[in-house]
Amino acid sequence: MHSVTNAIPTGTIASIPAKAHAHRALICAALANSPSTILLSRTSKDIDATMDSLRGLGAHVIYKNNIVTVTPGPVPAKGNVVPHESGTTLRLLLPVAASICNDVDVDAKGRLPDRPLEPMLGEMKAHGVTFSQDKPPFTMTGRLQGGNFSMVGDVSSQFFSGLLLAAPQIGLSTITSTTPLQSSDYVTLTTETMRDFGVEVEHTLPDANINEAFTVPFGASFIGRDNYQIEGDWSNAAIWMVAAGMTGKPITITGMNKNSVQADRRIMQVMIDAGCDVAWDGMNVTVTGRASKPIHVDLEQMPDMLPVMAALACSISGESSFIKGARLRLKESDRLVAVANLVRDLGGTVREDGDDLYIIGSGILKGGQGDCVNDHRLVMAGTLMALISENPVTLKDSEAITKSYPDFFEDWNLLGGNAQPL
Ligand SMILES: O=C(O)C1=C[C@@H](OP(=O)(O)O)[C@@H](O)[C@H](O)C1
Ligand SMILES: C=C(OP(=O)(O)O)C(=O)O
Repeated sequence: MHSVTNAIPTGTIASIPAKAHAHRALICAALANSPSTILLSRTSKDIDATMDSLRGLGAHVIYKNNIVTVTPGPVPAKGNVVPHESGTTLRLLLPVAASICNDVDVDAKGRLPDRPLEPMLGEMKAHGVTFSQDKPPFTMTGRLQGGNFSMVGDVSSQFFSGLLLAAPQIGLSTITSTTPLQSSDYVTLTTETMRDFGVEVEHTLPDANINEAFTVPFGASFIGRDNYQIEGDWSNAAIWMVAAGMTGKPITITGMNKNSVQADRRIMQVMIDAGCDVAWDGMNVTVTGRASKPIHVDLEQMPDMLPVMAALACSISGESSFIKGARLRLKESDRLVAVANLVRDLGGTVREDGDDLYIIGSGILKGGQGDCVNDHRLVMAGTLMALISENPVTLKDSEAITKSYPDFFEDWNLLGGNAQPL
């Protein structure tokens, strides 16, 4: 539990490494033909889950002095995948593990066992793998076979990323999306990282007659990389950008890539649409000016941004809209319900309509107790909401922040904010 006051953070903060990019680079490195070193200035529970799981599949993974050394190792007779609460770790590593190991124990924690897996298990079963039951904990038996995979595009893009990362180990594989692919930037991040590690993926764009498809050619294999740099994390940079927009006090985030393919880089445009200024100086990005115009966002391609954008919307007078949020119900919490409850609990006004959310901002909240329902992105949102609250905000389950940003409250206080553990 934390208590957060409306003390305003401002100044310059270093970005943290992108969790999504780190997962992918670690996996490519563990599958490569030679050792890699990966530059990673900080870690988190989710990144640790991927490192632990790769160890469970035989790789030697040592994290020391901000460098991860990954030495591919012999695959054990019995593999062990331990994603904890990380959906990305689980969904990327299921097909990867089955592409190298015949017998794998898989566990999961928190809400993860109940997040959707069926489309992936169905395709894996059709390609040679059996499961002791349909949700973790389970044992996977049999080696994944290459060929043609079909996948729905509107449950999780992580199914595509996982099958793509498994493909080089199983021969020619084509993965076709049977419905329009949502969160597609995350698949692009996968193919870009695979390219960095020596595997080129062919991408067929959809048209009226053809579904979107990805093909990994026969004979492709990952090669190790030295001093591979993980990009700054846009999902977490968004917290600071929103804080600046809510208060009008500038914040600069260092070490960011303007041309990143990370889905949440889209927060830049949201801030501009809200009336803020977003300025670049090399790899540093600064947000200035107070957000003043309601925002209207389609959540299909940036699902993780709703919680922090909801805080921004509370600070802007008028109605902001967030539409097409169905898949937000499938995350660490039902994020549509959890965000609506948080806004209401802190004294804001929100309207739910199916999978759309409307926030009627007034620039001010009352504060009080908010429940983060063990969801790290709700912790970020609740902390931001404290900035416009008349009374301190008490955040239940604030420890959930360690999933992606363990030093978040230290960084918040470093910039002049005031968050104290209770
Ligand atoms: O592949 C990834 O790294 C992720 C993909 C997205 O999930 P979906 O594709 O399920 O939307 C995103 O919400 C998640 O936080 C991370
Ligand atoms: C949904 C998230 O992660 P994952 O799906 O990997 O659990 C997230 O980081 O917001």
